Amino acid sequence: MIDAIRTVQLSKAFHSEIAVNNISLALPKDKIYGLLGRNGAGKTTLLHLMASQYIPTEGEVTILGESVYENREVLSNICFIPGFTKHVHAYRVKDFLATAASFYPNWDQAFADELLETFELSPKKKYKELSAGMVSMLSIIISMASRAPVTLLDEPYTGLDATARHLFYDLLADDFAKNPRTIVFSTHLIDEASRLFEDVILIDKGSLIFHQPIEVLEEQSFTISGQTSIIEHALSTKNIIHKEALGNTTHVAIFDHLTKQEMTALMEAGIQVSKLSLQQLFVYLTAKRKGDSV
Ligand SMILES: Nc1ncnc2c1ncn2[C@@H]1O[C@H](COP(=O)(O)OP(=O)(O)OP(=O)(O)O)[C@@H](O)[C@H]1O
Repeated sequence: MIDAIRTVQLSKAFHSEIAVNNISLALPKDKIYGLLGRNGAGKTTLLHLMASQYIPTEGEVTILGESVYENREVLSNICFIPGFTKHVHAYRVKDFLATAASFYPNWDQAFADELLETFELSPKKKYKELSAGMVSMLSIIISMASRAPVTLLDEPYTGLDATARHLFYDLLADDFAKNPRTIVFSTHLIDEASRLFEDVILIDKGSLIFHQPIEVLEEQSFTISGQTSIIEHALSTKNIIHKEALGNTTHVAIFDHLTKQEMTALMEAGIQVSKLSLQQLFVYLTAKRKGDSV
C-alpha cells in the first residue's frame, strides 16, 4: 500500500544551521500522527518540507506516492496550516474560505458553515480584526473543511482557550472517525492532545528519535518508586531515563519493557509501578539528550 507521506534521508539546512537532519519516515494513510519535539527541534521545518514549501537540502518527500515539488495535483491533496501568523490585510473570514474552497477539490462548504457557527466566528469579520484565538479557529475550520487526504497542522491552536481547544479535539476526533485521512499535528500540549494520536513522531535537534504507535510507547514507559536498594537491583539492566533519590527512596522512569513477572516481583517488594504519561516521557527523553545525568 502507498504511504500517505514518505521522507527519505530528508535534510534541510539554513546556512550552517541543520534544522532537519537525515529523517526517513514512512507514514501509512488514515492515521493521526503527533509530531513532538522541543523548541527549535525542527518540527515546523519538517512540516514545510512535507508541504513542499521548502526545498530540501538533501533527500526527498513523496505524498501519496508522488513527489511534492511542482506537482499541483499532489499539492491540492495537502492542507498545510502553518503556525500562528498575524497578517494585516483587509480580507474577511469568508474570503479565506472562498479561496480555500477554490483550491481544495474535496472542500465541504456545509461543514465549514457548521464550524463557523460552532466556533461562533462571523464570516464577515476582517482578518486584521481577529484575535489570536480567532485566527486559529479560522485555520482549524479551513483544515477540517478542506477534507484534504493529507493535513499538516503546525501548533494549530495558538491563543485558543482550553474550552475551544477541547472543542477542536472533539470535532477532529468525531470528523476523523467519519472521514479518515492522514493528519500530522505538531503540538507542545502533549497530554491533552495525545488522545488523538495513533502514532507519535519525536524529533530532537533535527533528528528522528522515534516513530512509534502510541500503545507501544505506553507499554514501555513506567514510573517506579520505592526502596533504593530494591530498585537498583531490579532495574539494573533497564533503560533508565530519569532518576531522583530522596533519602532511602528512589524514583525512576524507565523507557523499557517490564515482563509480568518483573512487575509482580516489584509490587510484591512494595515498589510502586505506574504508567508514565506521554508528556513525562517526552520531557525525560529530550532532557536526557541535553546531557542530564541519570
Ligand atoms: N527560515 C529560517 N532561517 C534560518 N533558520 C531557521 C529558519 N527556520 C528555522 N530555522 C532554524 O531551524 C531550527 C528548527 O526550527 P523549527 O522552526 O523547525 O523548530 P520547531 O521544532 O518548529 O520549534 P518550535 O517548537 O519552537 O516552533 C531552529 O534552530 C531554527 O532557528
